[in-house]
Amino acid sequence: MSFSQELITEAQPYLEAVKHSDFVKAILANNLSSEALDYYVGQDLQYGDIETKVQAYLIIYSKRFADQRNFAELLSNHLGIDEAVFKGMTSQNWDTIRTAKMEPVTYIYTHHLLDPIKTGDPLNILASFEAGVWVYVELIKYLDDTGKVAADNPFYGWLDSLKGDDYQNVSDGFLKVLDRLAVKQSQAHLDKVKQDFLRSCLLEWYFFDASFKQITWGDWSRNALEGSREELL
Ligand SMILES: Cc1ncc(CO)c(N)n1
Repeated sequence: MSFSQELITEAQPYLEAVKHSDFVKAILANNLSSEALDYYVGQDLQYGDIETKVQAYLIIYSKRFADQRNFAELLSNHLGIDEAVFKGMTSQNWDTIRTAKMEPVTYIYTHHLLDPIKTGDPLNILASFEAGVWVYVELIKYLDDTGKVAADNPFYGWLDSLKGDDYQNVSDGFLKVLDRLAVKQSQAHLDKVKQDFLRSCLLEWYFFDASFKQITWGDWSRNALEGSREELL
C-alpha cells in the first residue's frame, strides 16, 4: 500500500464523521441557519488566506521546478476563487466578512497548517494542507451524489463550482507528490506526517461543528470563567 493510500484508509472514519456532522446534515436538509452560513463563509475566507500562505511556502521549499510550477499554477487557481459564489451564500457586507476575525477552531486549524512551515520540508507542509483538500473533494462528491442540493440551496453555487474532475485532480496530484516525497523517509518522520494529516481531518469536523454552533472566543471565555467567582475551599 502506498503512503497516500495508508493516509486515506486511516482517514475514512474522520470523513464519515464529517458526513454525519450537523452542519453537513443541515446542508442536505437545506435548513442551515443564516448565522451558521455567515460564520462559515467568514471563517472559510480566513482559512483560504492561510491556504494561500501554505501554497506559497510549498513553492519556496520544493526542490523541483516542475513541482514549483505546479504549485504556482494551483495557487493561481486558488486565488481565482469566484467571489460571487461566497457573496451569494451570505447576506453580510463583503468587506466585513472578508476580514472576519479568526474564531478559536479556525485559529487552531490554521496554525496546525502553518506549524510545519518551520521544518522547511514540503512533505510536512503538504500533508496537513492536502488533508483538508481531500476531505473537501470527498465531501463534494458525497453531496453531489445525494442529488439533494437543489438550486434554492445556498450551497448550490458552491457545489456547482467545485464538483467535477478538476478539484479531484488537484487532490490526486498532491497525493502523488506526497508519495514521491515519502520515499526513503524514516518511519518516525512518516508517522509524524500521518499524524498531521489525520489531525487536519479531525479539525475539519471541528470546523463544521464550530460553524454549526458559531463558536467564538467570547463563548470560550464565558465557558472558562463561569463559576470562577465561587469561593475556593
Ligand atoms: C475548512 C476548509 N477546509 C478545506 C477547504 C478546501 O480547500 C476549505 N475551503 N475549507
